[in-house]
Amino acid sequence: MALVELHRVVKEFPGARRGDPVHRAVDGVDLSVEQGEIFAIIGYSGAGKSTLVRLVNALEPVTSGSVVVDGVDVTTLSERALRELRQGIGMVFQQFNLMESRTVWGNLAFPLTVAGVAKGEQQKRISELLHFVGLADKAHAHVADLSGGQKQRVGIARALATNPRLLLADEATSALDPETTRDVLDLLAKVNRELGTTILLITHEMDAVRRIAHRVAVMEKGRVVETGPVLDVFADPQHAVTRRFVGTVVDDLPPDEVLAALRATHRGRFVRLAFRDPAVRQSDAFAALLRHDVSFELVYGGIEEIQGSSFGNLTLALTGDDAAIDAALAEIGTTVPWTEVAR
Ligand SMILES: Nc1ncnc2c1ncn2[C@@H]1O[C@H](COP(=O)(O)OP(=O)(O)OP(=O)(O)O)[C@@H](O)[C@H]1O
Repeated sequence: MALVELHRVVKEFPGARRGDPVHRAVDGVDLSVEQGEIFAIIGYSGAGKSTLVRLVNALEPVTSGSVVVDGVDVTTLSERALRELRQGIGMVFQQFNLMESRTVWGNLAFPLTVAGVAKGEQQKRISELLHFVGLADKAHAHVADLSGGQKQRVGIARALATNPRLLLADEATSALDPETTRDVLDLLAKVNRELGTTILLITHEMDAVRRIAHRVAVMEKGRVVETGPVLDVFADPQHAVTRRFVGTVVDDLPPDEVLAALRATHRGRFVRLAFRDPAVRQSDAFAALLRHDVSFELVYGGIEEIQGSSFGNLTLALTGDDAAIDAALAEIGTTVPWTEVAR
């Protein structure tokens, strides 16, 4: 069942000066986030990701279209109903947005007090939360004395304080170093796995997507240009922007100029084999080439493991009798998709 459903959502902002044209930050987005999944939205700066998040928790009104969260169209709610809705949505921010001069405890007590949770109950909840995020020994530390990673753990604990069904993580790891980023992503995956919280992960880092997301939508200029299960998008990105993002993580496709340079130094027909099915072995493809007396050289490629499945592209230079190459490729093609990139 969908927890968040966006239908033809448009958000326009007025131009900076009077007479300037309106700016369409979100341009007709359809999106559906299923209960229990980690859904990533990736895009470059200015693509409209943060605006989209602000529409989901109704911090901004839509220009047109509908935003349905947990069965309720948020575009029609009163201020009071909106406050209730937001209690069911946790937010995690890039810059943590914590009260720096207060203790960790104080930061976690705040949303509980706002939600009307009694003092005794607060104690129990805060202690649970701190254990969950691995900061049980930091309850009385001042936030200002914590590292970035620890601050983000507090941010996540605070977002979880009132047991939200939906967590919006807007560039939650963008201010962190790579190692801390991995720890925080692991924590978000644990939140999803152990608490069943649905997570909408906004990011410009494809590595974050590949590590924890189940599905991904790629945004460019206010539009969703591609969406699908993470493995499918990595294995076969359709849109140029998606290919650029995938290329930041998986370097298995030679850019055109590299391909041209390889062409100049290698003989033969260039064929790219796409390994997408973990059950298919590379050695079977190589054995087929050898059986047909086709020589091959690996000129570019890489096999990556993503969420337990291996995939990647290998570009080979094949030399030998043309008919033999065709016969070998016909055999290989029954299990491994291939394309001839140059001959
Ligand atoms: N309140 C606003 N008034 C006018 N324009 C805005 C406003 N908020 C966002 N925009 C514009 O909308 C576009 C999308 O911005 P948004 O912040 O949603 O992008 P983003 O993908 O989240 O990028 P970033 O990661 O840089 O925040 C940008 O061109 C931005 O300048």
